[in-house]
Amino acid sequence: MPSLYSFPDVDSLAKQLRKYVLINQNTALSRHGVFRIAVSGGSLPNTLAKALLAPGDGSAEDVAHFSKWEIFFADERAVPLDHPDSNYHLIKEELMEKIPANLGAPTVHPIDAGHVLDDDPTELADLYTEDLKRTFAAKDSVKLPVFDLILLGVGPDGHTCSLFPGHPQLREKDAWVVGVVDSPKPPPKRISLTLPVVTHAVSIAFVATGGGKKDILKRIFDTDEGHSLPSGLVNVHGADKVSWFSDDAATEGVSFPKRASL
Ligand SMILES: O=C1O[C@H](COP(=O)(O)O)[C@@H](O)[C@H](O)[C@H]1O
Repeated sequence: MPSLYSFPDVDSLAKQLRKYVLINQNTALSRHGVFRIAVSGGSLPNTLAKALLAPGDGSAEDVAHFSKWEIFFADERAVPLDHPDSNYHLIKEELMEKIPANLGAPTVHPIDAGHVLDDDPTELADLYTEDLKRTFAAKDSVKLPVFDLILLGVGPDGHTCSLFPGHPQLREKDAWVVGVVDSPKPPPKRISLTLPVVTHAVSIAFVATGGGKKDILKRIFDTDEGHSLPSGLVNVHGADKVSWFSDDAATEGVSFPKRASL
């Protein structure tokens, strides 16, 4: 069962999100010396920056070792990397450019800028798969990449990454990354990690804040129909590995049991 955390406001959420991300970082670094994370766009980069750019408590556990981070994108829009719609552009502006030099710089894996204007995003998706394979699949036998942490958002229709309700990409079983040509939310062309990749991660966290997320959270957590929405499917298949970081405005009226701290 996923954990649904609800905090009074975004500032208190950011403190707990920091703790959660750094616990995952520390576990990954002690296991394999690198922290491989996939991030989303939308409202997430702003909240993530609030969490990670805050001063630490001075303990050894509370330090972001950015030079050991490899940042990938859970989904990306097929636009130039300096376009305001680009998730890369967003995370660069919100977080990367503001990391103090003494914390080091992460290695970031953007999409291939040479293919963002292709009519068909399939090549863009395949090139991103190749990048993932270079990172994760030292052996051909590796069937799926194992991210240490995937950070997700949720749209008002229940989409997550660029996996939209009723779209065939949601049923993808083999590919790691898929192209999307008809996103109902602009821009229409995108790439996205697939559900098997997302739910194979060590830890998966959604960040959903504000009253605008209230109705979709109720659907996802309190209705059977919500389990078949993209974000509901992450809950079903990711189960205990999934945590939701929400504020009270987003969880108002949700009956599913809520937790107040990690
Ligand atoms: O289009 C997208 O939307 C989702 C949700 O965004 P939010 O602004 O409602 O948080 C986001 O997670 C995804 O990365 C993005 O491409």
